[in-house]
Amino acid sequence: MTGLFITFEGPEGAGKTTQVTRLAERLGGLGHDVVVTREPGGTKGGEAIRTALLDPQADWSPLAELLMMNAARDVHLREVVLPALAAGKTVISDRFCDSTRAYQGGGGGMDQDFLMQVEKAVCTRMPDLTFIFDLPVAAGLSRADGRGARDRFEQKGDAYHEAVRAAFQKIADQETRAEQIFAGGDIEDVEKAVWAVLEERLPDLTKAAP
Ligand SMILES: Nc1ncnc2c1ncn2[C@@H]1O[C@H](COP(=O)(O)OP(=O)(O)OP(=O)(O)O)[C@@H](O)[C@H]1O
Ligand SMILES: Cc1cn([C@H]2C[C@H](O)[C@@H](COP(=O)(O)O)O2)c(=O)[nH]c1=O
Repeated sequence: MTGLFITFEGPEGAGKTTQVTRLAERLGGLGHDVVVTREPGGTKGGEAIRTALLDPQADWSPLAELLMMNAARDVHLREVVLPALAAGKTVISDRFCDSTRAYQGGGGGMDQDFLMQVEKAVCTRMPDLTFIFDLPVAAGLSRADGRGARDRFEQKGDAYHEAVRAAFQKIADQETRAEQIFAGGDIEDVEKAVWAVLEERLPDLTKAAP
């Protein structure tokens, strides 16, 4: 039986990586076979693309970002996500196709029809469940700042980040696979909110693996 595909999405510093790690540990403790991965990244080539894209000295256009994100995604799907799902594993990805809609579409202003055509070609397996974290831009950036120097995306202006946040909120409203999570609370409260959604949407996953 094919495995479940869960993605975490949202603006900078929302706490996605923290919750991906916690969820994977909890599911692993229940005996589920979990693969944690991320975008851009997850493969050797994808990680190289990530380094280039996040480099604060680089000057990629929104079109270049769209093409590079999707080149990384294509190999990520073929080499990591699809084989793991075919083997019945649960795949948790820290960002996926919705980030392209939000960053290159919302923030970068790329044409929606073109963006969706590319998504249709590349995102051949959409997630079963997507957590969309939401919190005010300033709060997220302040958390991200606590980790160190800003990367190329984090360095963009407030208007860009507000547009990204609004685009994620729109996805949460439009997509039945998506659940918006208030990410402004403490780490334990966010973890509880994520687990509650899982209990409602994918109850088998919250029980011990057979
Ligand atoms: N609920 C929370 N409350 C306060 N701090 C948090 C919370 N969740 C995570 N953090 C801290 O905020 C910082 C960013 O968290 P994390 O890396 O998980 O976010 P992220 O959404 O993956 O960020 P990005 O998309 O920018 O990589 C980390 O230092 C983390 O320890
Ligand atoms: C998948 C994807 C990502 N991005 C941006 C969003 C972030 O700023 C970085 C990834 O780093 P993080 O540690 O996960 O925050 O890349 C994007 O613009 N478009 C995408 O499709």
